[in-house]
Amino acid sequence: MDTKEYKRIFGIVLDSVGTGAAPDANKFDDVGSDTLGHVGEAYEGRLALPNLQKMGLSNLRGKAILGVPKVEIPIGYYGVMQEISAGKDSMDGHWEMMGLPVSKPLDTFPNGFPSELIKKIETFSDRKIIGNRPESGTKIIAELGEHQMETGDLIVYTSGDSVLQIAAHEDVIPLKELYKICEYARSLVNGPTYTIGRVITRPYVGPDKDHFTRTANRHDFTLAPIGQTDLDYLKSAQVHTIGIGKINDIFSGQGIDVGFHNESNMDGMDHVDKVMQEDFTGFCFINLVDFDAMYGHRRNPIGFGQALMDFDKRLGTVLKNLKDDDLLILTADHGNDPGFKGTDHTREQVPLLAYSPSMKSNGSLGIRKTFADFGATVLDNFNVSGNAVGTSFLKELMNTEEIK
Ligand SMILES: O=P(O)(O)O[C@H]1O[C@H](CO)[C@@H](O)[C@H]1O
Ligand SMILES: [Mn+2]
Ligand SMILES: [Mn+2]
Repeated sequence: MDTKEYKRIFGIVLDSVGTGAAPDANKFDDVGSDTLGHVGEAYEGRLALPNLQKMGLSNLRGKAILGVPKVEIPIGYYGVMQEISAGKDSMDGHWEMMGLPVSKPLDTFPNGFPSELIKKIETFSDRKIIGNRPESGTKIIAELGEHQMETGDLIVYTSGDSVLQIAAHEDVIPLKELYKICEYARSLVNGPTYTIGRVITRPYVGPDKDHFTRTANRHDFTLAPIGQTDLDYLKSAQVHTIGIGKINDIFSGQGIDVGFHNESNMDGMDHVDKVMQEDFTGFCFINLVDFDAMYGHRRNPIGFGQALMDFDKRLGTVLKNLKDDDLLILTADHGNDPGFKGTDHTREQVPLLAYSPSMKSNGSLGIRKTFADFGATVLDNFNVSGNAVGTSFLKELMNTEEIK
């Protein structure tokens, strides 16, 4: 393989860490959302993110995050990316990053799923379905979990996203059975009648409604990518591809040589540290989902900020361990503003931070018109051609003028 520039690229997606309403936020009723901004405000100046800060996390914004002033000389390149996909879910965001924007909106079910679909799942599983409406996952298990423990019924719910989620107590409906039911549900919603982005298993444990907690046995059964993604192109060109966290699920394993499941953000960063010790030429794509699942959807800005600070510490180690021919890219797949109404994702611009110890220059990458610029840069680096969506910013990163 002909390596053009960096030997290894690490791309970390901080799931749901948006940086202000996107220009089309009005179409999503998300005007005024700003995940990072509102987390900073909730901390009243006590949010400390020294590593993200020196990469330019506030420099990429108009108004700095409270507690995280802009720095005079960021260590690398910073900017924002805008989304062109029709939806604002993880699948839309990640597929677009990898050169496959989702232009046709996927089906959503603000009034619950049609009875025809529900009946099929009931027949297959031989269990009754309860819930069947958009709801927060923790709320619906608090409400219906005890009933489920008595009856063995299945809790089915959705959100503003194209998702069919099935929650079940691990002691009542064994995991193996739950995965089978979800796999079956997946087979019903691959189009053309219903096209749903993700069927998600939501297992939980606990003795009663005040003590239910969801487990890391969550599994996302995602629609298989409708076409080739940059990961497929890389893999076909023998560039090694590694997925950490939800990445494997989001791409249905397509284009990924090795996948690791994360128990948590910190477990994800353990995987990153390990992979960084390996010698390979390729792309490691990482998703850290706790920001989203534990704090964004729960509208908990304090928890969100703590998760950012915990990540920032681990980022310090990554920055130290990066080699001259490594490139690190940080971004997000959508917003999920914990200071905003509702419990859904928010249509936001996402941060774009790029750093390599070998960088000779620094500066702004501006406003990228699509998330696909990320994947286009990875392809450009490894001399691989793809769907020709997105514009590479590799040249900017390789600028040889000294840092001012
Ligand atoms: O409320 P919980 O169960 O966390 O569900 C959320 O998680 C889904 C996937 O991110 C979103 O669509 C939203 O429904
Ligand atoms: Mn996401
Ligand atoms: Mn989410």
